[in-house]
Amino acid sequence: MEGVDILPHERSKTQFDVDAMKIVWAGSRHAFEVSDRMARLVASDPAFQKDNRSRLGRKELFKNTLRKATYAWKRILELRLTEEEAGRLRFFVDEPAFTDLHWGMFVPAIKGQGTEEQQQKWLPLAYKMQIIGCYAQTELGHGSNVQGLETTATFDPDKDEFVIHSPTLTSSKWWPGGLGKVSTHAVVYARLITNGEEHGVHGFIVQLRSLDDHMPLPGITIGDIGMKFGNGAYNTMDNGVLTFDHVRIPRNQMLMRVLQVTSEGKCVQSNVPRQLIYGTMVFVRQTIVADASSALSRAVCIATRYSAVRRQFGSQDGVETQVIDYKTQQNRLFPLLASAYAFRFVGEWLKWLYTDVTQRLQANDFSTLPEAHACTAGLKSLTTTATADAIEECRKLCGGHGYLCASGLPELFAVYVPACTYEGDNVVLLLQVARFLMKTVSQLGSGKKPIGTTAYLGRVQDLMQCRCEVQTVGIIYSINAAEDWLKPSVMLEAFEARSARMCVARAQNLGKFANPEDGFAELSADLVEAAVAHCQLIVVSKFLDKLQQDIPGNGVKQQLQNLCYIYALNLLHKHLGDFLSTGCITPKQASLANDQLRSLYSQVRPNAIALVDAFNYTDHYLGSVLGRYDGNVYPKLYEEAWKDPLNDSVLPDGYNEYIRPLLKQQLHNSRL
Ligand SMILES: CCCCCCCC/C=C\CCCCCCCCC/C=C/C(=O)SCCNC(=O)CCNC(=O)[C@H](O)C(C)(C)COP(=O)(O)OP(=O)(O)OC[C@H]1O[C@@H](n2cnc3c(N)ncnc32)[C@H](O)[C@@H]1OP(=O)(O)O
Ligand SMILES: Cc1cc2nc3c(=O)[nH]c(=O)nc-3n(C[C@H](O)[C@H](O)[C@H](O)COP(=O)(O)OP(=O)(O)OC[C@H]3O[C@@H](n4cnc5c(N)ncnc54)[C@H](O)[C@@H]3O)c2cc1C
Repeated sequence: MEGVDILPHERSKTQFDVDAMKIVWAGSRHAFEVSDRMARLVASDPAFQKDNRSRLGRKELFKNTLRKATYAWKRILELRLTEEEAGRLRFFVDEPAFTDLHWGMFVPAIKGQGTEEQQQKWLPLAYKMQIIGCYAQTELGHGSNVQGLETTATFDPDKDEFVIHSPTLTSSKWWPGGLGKVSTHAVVYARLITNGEEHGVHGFIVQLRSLDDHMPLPGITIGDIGMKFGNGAYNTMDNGVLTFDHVRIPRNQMLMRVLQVTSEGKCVQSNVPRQLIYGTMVFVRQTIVADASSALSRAVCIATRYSAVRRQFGSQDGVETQVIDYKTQQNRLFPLLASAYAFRFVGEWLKWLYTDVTQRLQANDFSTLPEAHACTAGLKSLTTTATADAIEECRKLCGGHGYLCASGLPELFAVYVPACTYEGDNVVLLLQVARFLMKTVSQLGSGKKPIGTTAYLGRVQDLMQCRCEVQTVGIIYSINAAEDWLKPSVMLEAFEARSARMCVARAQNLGKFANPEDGFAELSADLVEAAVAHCQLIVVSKFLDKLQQDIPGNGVKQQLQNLCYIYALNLLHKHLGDFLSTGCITPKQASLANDQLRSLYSQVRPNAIALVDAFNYTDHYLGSVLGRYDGNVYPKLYEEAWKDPLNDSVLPDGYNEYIRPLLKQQLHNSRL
C-alpha cells in the first residue's frame, strides 16, 4: 500500500471513537465546536496564508504580521467574536505578534496590579485597542533577577510625578515583545524611590509613542533588538530596546494595588502581598503550560503520520516496513504522544488552580499563592523543556525530510524553543520550586500539614527519620508481574515515594550547612532534580485523576489509560537511577515496568493515527507536507521543492560571475 491509501487504511484499524476523543482533547463539546469553527475560518481565508513565511526578509515578514494581526482584529470585531473565539482564532493564525503581549501581558498586568480606578481608566482603551501595550520588565543586564532591575522611578512631590530614568546602559529595557515598533504604551518595571528611599520594583504605565504620529515621546529612545533564531519563527515579533531620559509620568500611573504612594511621597502598603507584583507571570506561565500540549501535539501529529507513510527495509512480501512498526521508533514516538495528552490534562488542571487562586485573591485569601507560584513555575519549566526536546526528536523521527522547512518542524522548533527562557529561565524556575519544597519539608517537624500538591509529603512523614529502606514502601509487595504496574495506586505511590525521598534527602543535606543559602547554592543541581521529580509526580497524578472521571465514547478511556501508563513508565525508565537509588522499587520491578511499556506500545500502534487525528488540526495549522491528513507526502514534497525561489530559473543568479569563470579556469588549468 502506498501514498494516499496508507492513512485511510491506518484509520480503519482504530479501536475507539475518534470524535469522542476530539471532545476530550478540546475539553468539552462547546470548546471543540468553537475551536473547530475557528480553525476552519482561518484555514479558508487566504489572508491567513503562511506557507511563504520562512522565505520572507525581516521587513516583509514583519509587515505581513502587522497586516494579519490587524486583519484578525477586524474580523474579531466584524464577526463579534467572544473572548474564547478570539483566543482560538489567534491560536490558529499561528504567528507571534504584538497583540499577544497586549492581550496576554499588558492587559493582565493592569487587571492584576492596578486599582479599581486605574482599571476603569486604562482597560476600556486597551480593550478597544485605542492604545497598544507591552510588558517591559527585562533589561539588558537583568532578566531573571527582577529585584536587580536598574530602571528608576523617582517620585517628585513638587510636580506629583514620577521620573522614569535609565541610569546605565545595562538598565535599557531589552526583549519586551511588541515594544520595538508597535506599542504606544508599556507597563514598565522600575525601582521605586520616594524621599530618597528605595521601595523595590513596581509597575508603571508609561506612554511611549505619540497617538498622532507614532513618534517616540521626548526622552524615549526605542527600537528593535534584531534578528532572532530561525527563519520566520519569532522574527514576526518586534522584541525591543527602550531607554528613558528623565521621562515624567503622573503619580496615578504607578500600578498601586500592592503599594500606594501618596502626594507627599509616603508609601502605604495594602493588605495584598508584595508577590502580587509578579502575578502577571503566574498568569502567563499557566497559559504557557496549556500551549506546550499544543506545540507538542502538533509535532507528534506530523511525526506519527509520516512514520506511517514512510517505509524502509524489511521487504518480506515485496512491501517494505512502515517505520512506525519499528520498536525503536515506537519507543521514541509514543512517549511523546502520551506526553501531549498528559500536558493537556495537567494544563486543564492548572487553569482550574489559577482560577481558584484568583478568586481567593479577590476575597483577600492569599494562602494558596505560594503553591500556585510553585505549580505554574515548575510545570512551565517541565512542559516547555520536554516540548522543545520533543519537537527536535520529532524532526529526527522524520529522517532527512524532517530537516526541510516543508516539514514544518524547523520553524516550529525555532518559534517554540524560547519558551524555555521567556517567562522565567527553566532552571531558575525549578529553583523556585525547590525552595518551596524545602520550606514545606522543613515545616513538617512543626506539625504543619502540607496541602494540595505537597500533601503527599505529609503522608510520608516517617521519611523525616530517614527510614529510606526499601521495606517502607508498599509497592515493593504489590508488583510481581508486568500488569501490576497498571494499578493507579501503585503508580502514584512509586512517584510519590521517589519525590518524597529525594526532597527529604536534599533537606537533610541542606541541614548540614551552617548557612542555608550557602547550602542551597552548593546543592542546587540536586535540588533541581528533586523539583523535577515533584513536577513529574503532579503530571502523572493529574492524568490518573482524569481517568477517574466519566469519559464517554467507545474505547476512549482505554486509550487514555494506555497513554497515561506509557507516560509514567517511560519517565520511570528514564529516571531509573532515582527510583532505584531511593529504594522505591527493585531492579526486578524496573524490568517488569519495561515489559509493560513494550506491551502498551503494541496496544497503541493500531490507534496511533487516530490518536493524532483527535487533535483535529487542519493542514493549514500543521503547515507540514509530512503531516498532511491525506498522507500524500511524496508528490507534494516534490511539488513544494519547485516553489523555491532558487528554482525560478534554470541557471542561478551568480552563474556568470562565479560558476562559469571557475569552470573555465579548471578547464584552462587541465589543458596546461
Ligand atoms: C488578533 C487579536 C487576538 C486577540 C486575542 C488574543 C488573545 C491572546 C491572549 C493570550 C495570549 C497569551 C500569550 C502570552 C504570550 C507570551 C509570550 C511570552 C513573552 C515573554 C514575556 C516575558 O518573558 S516577561 C518577563 C518574565 N520574567 C521572568 O519570568 C523573570 C524570572 N524571575 C522571577 O520570576 C523572579 O524574580 C524570581 C522568581 C526568580 C524571584 O527571585 P528572588 O530574588 O529569589 O525572589 P524575590 O523577588 O525576593 O521574591 C521571593 C518571594 O516571592 C515569591 N515569588 C517569586 N515569584 C513569585 C510569583 N510569580 N508569584 C508569587 N510569588 C512569587 C517567592 O516564592 C518568595 O516567596 P517566599 O519564599 O519569601 O515566601
Ligand atoms: C523570545 C523572548 C521574548 C521575551 N519577551 C519578553 C517580554 O515581552 N517582556 C520582558 O520583560 N521580557 C521578555 N523576555 C525576557 C525573558 O523573560 C528573559 O530572557 C528570561 O526571564 C531569562 O532571563 P535572562 O535573559 O536574564 O537569563 P539569565 O538569568 O541571564 O540566564 C543565563 C543563564 O544563567 C542561569 N542562571 C541565572 N540565574 C541563575 C541562578 N540564580 N541559579 C542558577 N542559574 C542561574 C540560567 O539558567 C541560564 O542558564 C523575552 C525573552 C525572549 C527570549
